[in-house]
Amino acid sequence: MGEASVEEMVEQDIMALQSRYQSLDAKRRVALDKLLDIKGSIRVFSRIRPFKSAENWRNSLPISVETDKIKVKSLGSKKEFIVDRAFDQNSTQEDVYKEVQPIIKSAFDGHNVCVLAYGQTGTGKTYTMEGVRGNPGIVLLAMEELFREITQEKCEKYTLTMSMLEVYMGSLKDLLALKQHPLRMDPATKSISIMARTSGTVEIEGLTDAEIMNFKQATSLYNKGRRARVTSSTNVNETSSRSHCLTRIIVRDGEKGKVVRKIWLVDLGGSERLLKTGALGQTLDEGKSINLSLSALGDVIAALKQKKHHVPYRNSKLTQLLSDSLGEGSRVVMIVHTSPSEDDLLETICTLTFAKRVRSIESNRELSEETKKIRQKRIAELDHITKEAEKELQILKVQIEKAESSIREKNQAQFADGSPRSPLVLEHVEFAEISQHAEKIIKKLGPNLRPHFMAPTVSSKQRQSATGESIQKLRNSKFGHKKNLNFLGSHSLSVTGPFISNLKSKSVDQGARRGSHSTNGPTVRNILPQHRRRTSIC
Ligand SMILES: Nc1ncnc2c1ncn2[C@@H]1O[C@H](COP(=O)(O)OP(=O)(O)OP(=O)(O)O)[C@@H](O)[C@H]1O
Repeated sequence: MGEASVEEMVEQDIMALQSRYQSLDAKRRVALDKLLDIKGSIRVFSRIRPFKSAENWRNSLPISVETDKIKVKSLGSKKEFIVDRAFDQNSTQEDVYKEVQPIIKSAFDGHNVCVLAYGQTGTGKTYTMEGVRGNPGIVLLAMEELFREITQEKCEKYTLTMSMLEVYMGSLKDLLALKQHPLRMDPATKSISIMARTSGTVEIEGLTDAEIMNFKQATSLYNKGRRARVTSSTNVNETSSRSHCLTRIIVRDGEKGKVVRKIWLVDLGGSERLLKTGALGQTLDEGKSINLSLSALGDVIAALKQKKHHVPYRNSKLTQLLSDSLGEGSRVVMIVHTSPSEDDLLETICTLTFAKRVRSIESNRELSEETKKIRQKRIAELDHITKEAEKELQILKVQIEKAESSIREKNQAQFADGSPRSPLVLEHVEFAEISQHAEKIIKKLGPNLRPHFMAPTVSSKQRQSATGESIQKLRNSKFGHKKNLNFLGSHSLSVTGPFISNLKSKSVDQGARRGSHSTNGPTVRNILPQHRRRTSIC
């Protein structure tokens, strides 16, 4: 076999593996999309915070939590509220994020995302969204996830920008433009306006939209916004819960600069009943303003759920801001927070009644037992498919990364045994096998989930069969049976990066002269069986 043809074959392997990776990823995305569709595009979770040390707690709690149910005992009667997922007092930030994670990820599949923390003051909204030192909340975990997706999935073409704003008594404050001085505010914060386009998209004019290049930078910007929120609350309002705090991340397509998707992470103002708090003056006005906007939010979500023709977005600044991220094609999750204390029972019932209204139409309760079972089965299937695909993608990715460095090393090293064989030949065999292995997984995940554009073309089929034949040819002519094949280190290949161009510029001879590759010896490790073991679902 000529050296040029080995180069060609390895290039074909690269393309095949790349296509397998993309195909598998596309399947994962389709499965995830279906999963979220079945679960519902507007979902409601509940979280009950632990007792505070100053609170009265007794052995028999007035509230009990099951996976998707909260039972409240009040004045001798029992009320039951169904949610999509209920988190009890022992739930961790990770438990909550795990349920929110697929929704955040769906931004890369073309969905606008909105995560809202709702509840009475002091029930843990800020804890869930911001977190505390050493125990980050949804905002930071989501940002970490987005950067991980961008780097891992090699979608460098995406860029992220971030904005933070506060809605206080119907006015908007740009938290990233506020000066870090307790008594002064940047004049820029005074001229923010919401522009609703006829296309249905919303633009916020005058709002800082800062590019974030990495997680560290995003964290520092987020902390700046948080500090500004505290600053503005000492200036203007008594406590932060008297306002809504919104963090927006925009995912843009870096090549065309066009907006891809928006992610809104919202810490809503406390939902107190004003009579109970005995509020007066400015506090009363703040409370009224928050309650009006929360009720407007409830109306919007209810209208969307009931698929009403008119959705009353214009009734509050909050719903205007979120209008392109709550409706069709968006993924929304509302996390309602409650206190475990008996003293807060009436507030808790109000909060859960709000949650019930938000869930309304799509609630499990309206489904027959049989439909519920079918739905649960399909959810479990799709969940399994998504997880399998994620696992396999991870394996492919590891192989790809290892191969990238392995190839670079081999091209630079000398052959220790003076063998004239090119390391590329060995790589070709393994790459093609990995590629074929990935195809098996794609088939296993089912043809129904393959998007139309992923169907094999005539040339891809030819390439695939040529790859199979060439493996056999190489086994027979160069190395005999596969069990004799041993590799130094791990082998696979890069779907991007400098390798393709390196291949074109370097001759195989050069690589062979400088490369060192032993097919025997005590340090030798055979990666193929190991790879199979880890992917035994095939
Ligand atoms: N799940 C939890 N685990 C541990 N501590 C929690 C949890 N939820 C809330 N807390 C603690 O309870 C207190 C009140 O929580 P937090 O400030 O998040 O409430 P909030 O609903 O945001 O209040 P506000 O509306 O006033 O902003 C904080 O000290 C917080 O650390």
